[in-house]
Amino acid sequence: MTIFREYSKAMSTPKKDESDKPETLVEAVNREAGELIHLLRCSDAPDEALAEATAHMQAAMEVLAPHLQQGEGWSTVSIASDTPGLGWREDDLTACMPYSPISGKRNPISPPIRMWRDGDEVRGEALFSPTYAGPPNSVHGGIIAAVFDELLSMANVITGAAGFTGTLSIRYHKHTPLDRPIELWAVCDNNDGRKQFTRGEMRVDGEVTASAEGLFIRPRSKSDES
Ligand SMILES: CC(C)(COP(=O)(O)OP(=O)(O)OC[C@H]1O[C@@H](n2cnc3c(N)ncnc32)[C@H](O)[C@@H]1OP(=O)(O)O)[C@@H](O)C(=O)NCCC(=O)NCCSC(=O)Cc1ccccc1
Repeated sequence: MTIFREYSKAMSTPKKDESDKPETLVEAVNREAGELIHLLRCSDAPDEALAEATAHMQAAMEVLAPHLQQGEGWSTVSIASDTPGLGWREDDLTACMPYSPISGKRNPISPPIRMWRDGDEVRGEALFSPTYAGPPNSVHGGIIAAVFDELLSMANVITGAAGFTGTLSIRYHKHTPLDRPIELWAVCDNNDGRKQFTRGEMRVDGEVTASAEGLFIRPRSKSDES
């Protein structure tokens, strides 16, 4: 049982894609790498253990290095540009951005996060290990902002109002705790031409710990010029 699987089990809502979509090998190895990050961050290993771990990591790097993709293409975007239909799943919105540093199952630095569509809203859940710590026992404020950027963007995507983040304002109401399921929620507010105003919340046991308001700008299209 891996730590990330334990984290997944600790989440309060059922994993939306567990029943019909088995984990792929690439997702599994990224989850294991996430666990490695957790072990490096939190274990007080002696030098002997660190040296042994370094040798194993170097061996893994040698295996992977010949397959490195660089430059433009799927390796430089977070969306599933290499997947038919862009991996779109309303019950698992993270599937369309598998390389995202925030929610991507093919990115070892992302924490376990789920997001799904609920009508015109996005709901989700996250669990942050001490890898993402800021103040004592709490999630780092920058990580919270990053998760909101992704969450609010998803609310835009499901309503067809995707755009670039223009401004993002976070209110930190209380410390957002580590190692506890964090409820995610986001919804689009008003739309003004190319400007989309969107907001969201993080809650723990129903209590808001952080909220966000964002202004997202849709790129100019031909119809905007006419
Ligand atoms: C595209 C734009 C945001 C706007 O440029 P243009 O198209 O040339 O805009 P234009 O000048 O024509 O103004 C139109 C109207 O909008 C207003 N307005 C404009 N800007 C701002 C502003 N900042 N703040 C407030 N308002 C602004 C402006 O006053 C005007 O208003 P008006 O009509 O007079 O009332 C450009 O500055 C840019 O690319 N910035 C970098 C964005 C970036 O890198 N973001 C982070 C990465 S994305 C991400 O992370 C999300 C994600 C997550 C997960 C997965 C995927 C995505």
